[in-house]
Amino acid sequence: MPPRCSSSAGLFLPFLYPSLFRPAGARLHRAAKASITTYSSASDTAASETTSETVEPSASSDDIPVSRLNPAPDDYALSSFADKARVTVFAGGGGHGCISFLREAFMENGPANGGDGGHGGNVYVQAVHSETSLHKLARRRILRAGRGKTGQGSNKAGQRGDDHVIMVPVGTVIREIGRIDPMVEESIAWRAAREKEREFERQFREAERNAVAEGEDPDIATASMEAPENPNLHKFVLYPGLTKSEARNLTLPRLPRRDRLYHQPPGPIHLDLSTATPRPILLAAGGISGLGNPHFVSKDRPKPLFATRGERAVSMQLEFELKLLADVGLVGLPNAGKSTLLRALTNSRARVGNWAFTTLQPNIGTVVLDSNKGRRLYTPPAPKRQQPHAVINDARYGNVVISQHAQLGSGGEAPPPRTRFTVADIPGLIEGAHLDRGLGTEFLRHVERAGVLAFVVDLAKGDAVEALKALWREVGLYARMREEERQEREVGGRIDWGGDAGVGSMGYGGGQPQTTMMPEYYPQLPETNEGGLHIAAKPWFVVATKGDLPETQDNFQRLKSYLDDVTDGKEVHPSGVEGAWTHDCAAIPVSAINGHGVDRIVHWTLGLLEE
Ligand SMILES: Nc1nc2c(ncn2[C@@H]2O[C@H](COP(=O)(O)OP(=O)(O)OP(=O)(O)O)[C@@H](O)[C@H]2O)c(=O)[nH]1
Ligand SMILES: [Mg+2]
Repeated sequence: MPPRCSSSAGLFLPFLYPSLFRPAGARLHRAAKASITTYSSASDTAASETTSETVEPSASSDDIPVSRLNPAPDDYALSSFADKARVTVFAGGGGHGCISFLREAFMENGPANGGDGGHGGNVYVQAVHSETSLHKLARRRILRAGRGKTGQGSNKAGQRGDDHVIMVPVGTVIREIGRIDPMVEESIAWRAAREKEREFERQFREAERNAVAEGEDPDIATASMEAPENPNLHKFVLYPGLTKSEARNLTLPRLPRRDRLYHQPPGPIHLDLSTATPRPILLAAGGISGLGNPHFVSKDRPKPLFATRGERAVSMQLEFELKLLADVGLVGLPNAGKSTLLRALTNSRARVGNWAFTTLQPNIGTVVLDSNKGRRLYTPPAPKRQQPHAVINDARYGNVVISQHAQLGSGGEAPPPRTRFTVADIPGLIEGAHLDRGLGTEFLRHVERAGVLAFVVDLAKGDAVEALKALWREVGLYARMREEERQEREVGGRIDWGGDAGVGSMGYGGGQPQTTMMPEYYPQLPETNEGGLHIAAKPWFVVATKGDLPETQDNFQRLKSYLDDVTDGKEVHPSGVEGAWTHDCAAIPVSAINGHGVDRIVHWTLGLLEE
């Protein structure tokens, strides 16, 4: 396999290197520049060596030898992708307790020695960077944790059920649709049985009183009255050798109070996993185990002929939605070179073809920063409020404000360095996409969910500025359409259909205040939707690709000066949305097919991601 960013290629574009980053001292610019100065990749070295060479640009991708970045039409791996999944999870039920007695030579009737059952397994969820799609989950539909095993004789406890950990990509939102909680069912049934019992006692006492008043024997008067069945009967396992009448006359004790190791999180569960979770989060707790018969030995009952059943466990229907698709979304017209760029940036084997709509669903690739490929780990600065500042006088830079903790060398407060980021190659966008043309709104939905937008424009195909404006126009129109939809939904939501909204809703926990299981370290994604700003406010930049093709330099220069004007406020934001992000609009020239200039995208993106 050829190197990803080949340094030996003789082909280089004279315009790839000058004035890539704006000279003005924007914060982002400094961050990106700092990371670039500390970095010398193979392609950068090649750049400095080859800028003076006169290089003939290639005419088309057909002239470039087949390689990983210019693959044969059938050299691709179809990635499975799903951004939604509806799954029913079952926690494991508890194993039953065992009824057993010691049998040994010379001890026919030994003491009770039935072991306890094993606890049922729990279902957890964990957000990890190694997952990029929910397709595995979407295929499963049902997930079960292991059931606890039944206890055995000789006081052998049953094995605990296996836990099930659901791995989801970072950026997944989990909503509970419904649950069946046997504990709730049981408490309802128990309350009804208790009510019956009280009623029976009341009637029994009344019958006794009446019999005494009429001079009859109260025992005869009440003999025909049948007490209601023990409501806890179904929680016991009875010795199989018992006859029906023995079973009926068995006096069962009260169930002992048990301490739970895992408490079922109250519903409805709503989790927004926007960062990787350090530990799995409990969704459904397994049932507790049944008790073996030795637990019920007493002076009056030396040989208990029963044990308890393991608890039935909770099951719930959950909806998973991948809200944050990737850190960077590649947005471009069909055939612009997005998939080739993804291949150049990551190890992806996305399909590449010289026709429109080669890509029909997102391909996600991961850029690993510390993989001995020259991409250094980027340590984001510690949050400002945690850093007491100090001013030092530097001979070269004058007065420099530095954080005291950095000065003292105590790095305890700084967040861990970023080790990777994800890039999504999104299907091509055409004019009218916001009206669902082409892959339409399905495509635009993905744009909405990327952290940073990288607009990929083909320098060899028409005016790059016009292409960028067309892309932003569609994105902006879609953003506004979504905003209008949101407002309409809000108005609909305000209508009080029944006059008693929020009271007596269906299902368990209905009518209770909604509890959100939201640990403090999972910040909610901001809902800044005003006027389409939820998309237009995202940081963005332009990747001007196919720079190896002839007569693309002027096109790039025009694009660059247009973007400089947007940054300086001389031109409006290409989407037309007011207040959109124009902090530092950059154009990065690349030749993805040769792997030239792509490392600059990595550095620029890192600056934007940490903004
Ligand atoms: N010369 C040259 N050709 C390129 C470059 N990047 C991509 N191509 C070619 O452009 C064509 C389209 O590339 P793709 O990566 O499939 O484009 P895409 O944007 O993913 O296309 P869709 O998935 O259809 O939207 C292919 O023939 C690539 O070989 C480049 O930097 N230089
Ligand atoms: Mg593609």
